Amino acid sequence: MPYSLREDEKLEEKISIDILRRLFRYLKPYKKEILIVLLLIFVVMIVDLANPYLMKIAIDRFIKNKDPRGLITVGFVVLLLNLISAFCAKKRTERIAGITHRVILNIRQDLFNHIQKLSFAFFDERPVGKILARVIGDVNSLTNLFNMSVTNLIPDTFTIIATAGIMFYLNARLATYGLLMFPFLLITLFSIQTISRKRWQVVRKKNSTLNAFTHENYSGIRVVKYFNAENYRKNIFSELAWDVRQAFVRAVRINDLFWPMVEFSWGIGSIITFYFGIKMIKSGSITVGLLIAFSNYIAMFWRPIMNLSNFYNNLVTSMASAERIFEIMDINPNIVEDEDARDLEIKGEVEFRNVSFSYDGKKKVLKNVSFKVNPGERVALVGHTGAGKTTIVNLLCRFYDPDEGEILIDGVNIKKIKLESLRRQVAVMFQDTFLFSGSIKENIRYGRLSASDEEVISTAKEVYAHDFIMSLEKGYDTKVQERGLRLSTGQRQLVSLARTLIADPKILILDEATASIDTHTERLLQKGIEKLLKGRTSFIIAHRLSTIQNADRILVIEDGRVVEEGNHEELMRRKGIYYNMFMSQFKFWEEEREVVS
Ligand SMILES: Nc1ncnc2c1ncn2[C@@H]1O[C@H](COP(=O)(O)OP(=O)(O)OP(=O)(O)O)[C@@H](O)[C@H]1O
Repeated sequence: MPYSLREDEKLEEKISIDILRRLFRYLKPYKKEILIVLLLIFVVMIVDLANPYLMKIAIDRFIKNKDPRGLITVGFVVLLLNLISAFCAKKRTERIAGITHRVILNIRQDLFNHIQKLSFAFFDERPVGKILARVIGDVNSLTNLFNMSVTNLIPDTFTIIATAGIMFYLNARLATYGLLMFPFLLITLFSIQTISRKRWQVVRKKNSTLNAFTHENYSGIRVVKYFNAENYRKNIFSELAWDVRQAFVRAVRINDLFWPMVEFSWGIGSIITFYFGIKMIKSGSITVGLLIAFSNYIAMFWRPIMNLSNFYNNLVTSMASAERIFEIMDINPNIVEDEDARDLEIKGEVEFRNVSFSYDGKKKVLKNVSFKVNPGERVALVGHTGAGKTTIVNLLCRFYDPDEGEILIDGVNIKKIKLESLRRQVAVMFQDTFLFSGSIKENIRYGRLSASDEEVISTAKEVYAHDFIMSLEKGYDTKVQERGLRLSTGQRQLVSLARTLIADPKILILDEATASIDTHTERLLQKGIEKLLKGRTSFIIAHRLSTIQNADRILVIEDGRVVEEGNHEELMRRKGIYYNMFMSQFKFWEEEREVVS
């Protein structure tokens, strides 16, 4: 299938204690709460353990001796104990749910925060859907693990040990018969889990691929529809969904062996116990009450084993998720501040000194680029597509670090400037204006979160966005959807201009829009951009050479190198690459004009 998302990540080999330890570290802050839960669990367990023993006393002592008063007393004690136990069980469940959800919240928050800190290189390698699958799906699947580990793991392990202890205390021979199948079960469960774990990992990965595809499909739904690709996409979706189904069925099939194995061992164990138990009653070595109590204890021994195997099952599936979560948490951001990084009040001088860079470590995209820009200077970057213009500004914003050379702002290497300080003072206005779902006011405020409503409005007025915003139904409170889809391209750019201006950056990078917008909005935008550029060092990635003739300097980029440098007149006189680019665009405009007239 020609679908690259299908290339899954690699499978891990075995359950790692380290991952378990990291997971359970999240429980640490809730030690006190867990202690209370354990106490509640302990009460429930003690009552459970006492029930068969009280039954044995009732049968062997009071029923056998026809003592109704004794029987009523035992009945009353059983009732009271079980009422207390029911109350504790209810409180236990409520508290466990509380702890689990707080732990899950913490993991999700940590993962989200960590991913936000990661460099662009991380996002270059992964489709958004796959990231989404980890933050939502994988974290969700840990809920059961935490729930069950407190509800099952600790009390069940204790119950098994305590029940076995009581059985051996009551009658060691009968206890041995009852637990004869236990080693068999352990071996079987271990073999099943080894296969099961691998199968669940596959399910998670297939799911994540399906998520990624679905996310991508709806993000690009316009392209899908424009190109009539619905059927093609539908078929890919079916195949991916089928993959998930297949993987799930394979995993469940092996999982379903867990319970029958436990039931089988339990059943055989019970038959053996009753067979020898009845013989022992006949020979007078045990009482009827003891055998009945024993059959209860055997049930009490195997039931938690069923729970534990279920827990183990869950652990196996959750481990696949936990691995995927920690795998991301272990990725360090490539872009980190130097220890001695400082805040810098930027004036606006920018220098690239022999900068070389490659995205993939193989193909050099920038080759020994050097230039110096004075504060307040307006620089246009021009060049053919793929020449490296965007890469230059990516490096200036420190979205990536150069492989060789250095980038200086006001004479300071940008690695020595705090990232927060750098990003606050260097703003980028992208061609593809991304607006978040929320009101227009909120979107403008992303430029500076502390801005007041008045500042938002006055900034919008400055960049000529106010009038169109006021013409909307709810003015500044009008909600836009993700990417700002309810607004036109030009309107989105006006909002984006206001957002950038309110940030008051010292260095501005403008990826000039290529999309055609109506002349009225275009004129507003041009005026707005002029306002924005005033007094700031600016880099304009220019696509239409007509718009950059008034740049102070033009850098012509060709195949990752600065090949020409000067203002428009100088470069035209030189009759080099810029001249040719300009003339070919000019010729194109002339032809267009002729066609129109
Ligand atoms: N994230 C990335 N990972 C790998 N290669 C990349 C990445 N981004 C860009 N490139 C490659 O780097 C080269 C320069 O790209 P860049 O975006 O800087 O060009 P550009 O001059 O801005 O082009 P355009 O005018 O089309 O926007 C291209 O060959 C491109 O394929």
